[in-house]
Amino acid sequence: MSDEQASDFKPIARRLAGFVMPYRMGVVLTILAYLALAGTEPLIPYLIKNVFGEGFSEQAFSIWWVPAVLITLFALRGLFGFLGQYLLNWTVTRSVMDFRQALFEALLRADARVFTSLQPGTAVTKVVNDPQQVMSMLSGPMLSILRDGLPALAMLVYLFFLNWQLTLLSLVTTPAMSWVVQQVNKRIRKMGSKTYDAQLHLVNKVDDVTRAWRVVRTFDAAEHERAAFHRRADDVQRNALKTAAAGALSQPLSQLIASVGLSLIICLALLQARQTQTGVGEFAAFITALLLLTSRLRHLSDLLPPITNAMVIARGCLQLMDLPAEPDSGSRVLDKVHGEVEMRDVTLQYPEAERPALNDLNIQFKAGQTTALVGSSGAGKSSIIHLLLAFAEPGKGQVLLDGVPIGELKKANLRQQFAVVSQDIVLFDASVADNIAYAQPRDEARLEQALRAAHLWDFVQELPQGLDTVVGANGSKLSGGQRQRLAIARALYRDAPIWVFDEATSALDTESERAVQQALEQWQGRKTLIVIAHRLSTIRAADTIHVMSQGRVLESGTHTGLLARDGAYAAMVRAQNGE
Ligand SMILES: Nc1ncnc2c1ncn2[C@@H]1O[C@H](COP(=O)(O)OP(=O)(O)OP(=O)(O)O)[C@@H](O)[C@H]1O
Repeated sequence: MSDEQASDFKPIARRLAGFVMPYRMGVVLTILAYLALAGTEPLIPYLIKNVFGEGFSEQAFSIWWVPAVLITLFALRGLFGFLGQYLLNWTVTRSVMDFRQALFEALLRADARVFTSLQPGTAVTKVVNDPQQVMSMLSGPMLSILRDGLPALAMLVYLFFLNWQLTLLSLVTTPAMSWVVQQVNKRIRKMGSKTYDAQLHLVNKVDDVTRAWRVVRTFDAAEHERAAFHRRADDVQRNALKTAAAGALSQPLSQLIASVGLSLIICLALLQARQTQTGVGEFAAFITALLLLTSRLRHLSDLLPPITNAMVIARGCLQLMDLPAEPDSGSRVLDKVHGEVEMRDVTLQYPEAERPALNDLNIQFKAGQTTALVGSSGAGKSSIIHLLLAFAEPGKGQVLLDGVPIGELKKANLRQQFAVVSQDIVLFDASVADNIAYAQPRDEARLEQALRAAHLWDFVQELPQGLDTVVGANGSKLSGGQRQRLAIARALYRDAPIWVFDEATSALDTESERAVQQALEQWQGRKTLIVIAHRLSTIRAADTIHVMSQGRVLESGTHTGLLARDGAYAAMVRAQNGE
């Protein structure tokens, strides 16, 4: 391996070894099982020698010994072979499980900005498929080493024993061989890397088409998608072929070099034999052993391509594992929160954005009151919620909860204080009950209460399995309004002091609107309610309405106060009323 490659792969190998270490006993036992298996190998010719040697003589052992010994021998070999395979797989499957767990952990910890660029397909591939592939690709060569490497080593020792000078000489081709292996490996690494990236591209295409199947059908885009898929699949195929070609070159090239070495050795051995009058027997033994060693080495020269490929794939996994984690430096924990929220001179600029989404913003959400945020699209309303939940850090200014800067709080403690219904509703492919009581203990009475308040109780009663009916991928078995109300029920179930409702731009159905109104009324005066409204009718009764524009508060007041002011809010109301 070249220095560059070695320095690149060493840390990867070290980290992979970290996943195998807890199960090293499995590796040790696997090696012992294969050693035992190898140990039984000479017993076969030994037995045959005895059968032929004594079996025909008159004082021969009882005939029954033959099946007894042979069957026992093969039963033992079977047992060792089975144990070897089983123990190796035990080690591999356990290491894969830990590897996957660590990758999933990284996803759970990843910073919010990671998810703006990470495709779900890529994440699935790296967490689910790749660890298995990496470990399998590494365990294959390990088996070969045990099966071919051990006998090869024995043969090398025997060669030294026969003629150490010649054996040493036979190693002259080693540098040439290792140069070839290096070149081939470099190529495999490059092409393997390209194949891997192309494969992720392909996975993401499937991911897109599965998620957007309605759009694809509506736009009659099957041909368009088919062509795109074909292009990506073709890319994978070409790169995979190039990787395989590089791998396939490794054996013939090393053999060619070996043949040069071999002919050299034969000539030298012949010369030596002629000069020193060494016997034909010794010469033949040496050449046979050398040929046997070469044939064993042939198997071993195929070891590197899968290892190189495994390293390429593992690197992708480790990159995911090393994604920046969400910082959580706060240590304070608030027990009882009133729900007073304030932002002071807050500026937020998303990475790569040209201008700030929030600009020196000062805003207050009073405890126990309903505060509404209105304003044109892109004004920064959702960004406020983003900051409140600490999915982003303000570039400047402070966000306070009950007077405490939220940076001082543990993130879990901060987020516990919020129940959020966001614009884009996310449901799990789980039962209605599991979606509502998500990650919380299931309480039938609370479930009923939340479902009734969200105007879903009657609907759920009619479902085939009631509360246990599975809602499909992202709630695909429900209507848009039902999905929205399920999200509301989830927020209601979570008894948090601050309730955030980010209204979807699309109009709610009447049923959902009633559900929202009821939830707002139920909690008005008892919880801090933050409502981002697109339809101004939703928030008429709010204690304070903030009108936002370009990351700032333009005007604030009650519905009547703002109408009387006849500013931006009044203009919005007039526009919505079609005046
Ligand atoms: N992850 C992001 N990366 C870069 N820019 C972003 C990101 N999220 C939002 N923005 C930008 O920040 C600005 C404010 O967006 P925000 O979602 O807060 O607006 P909004 O008032 O909630 O809009 P809407 O009413 O359409 O939901 C917009 O210009 C938007 O393009």
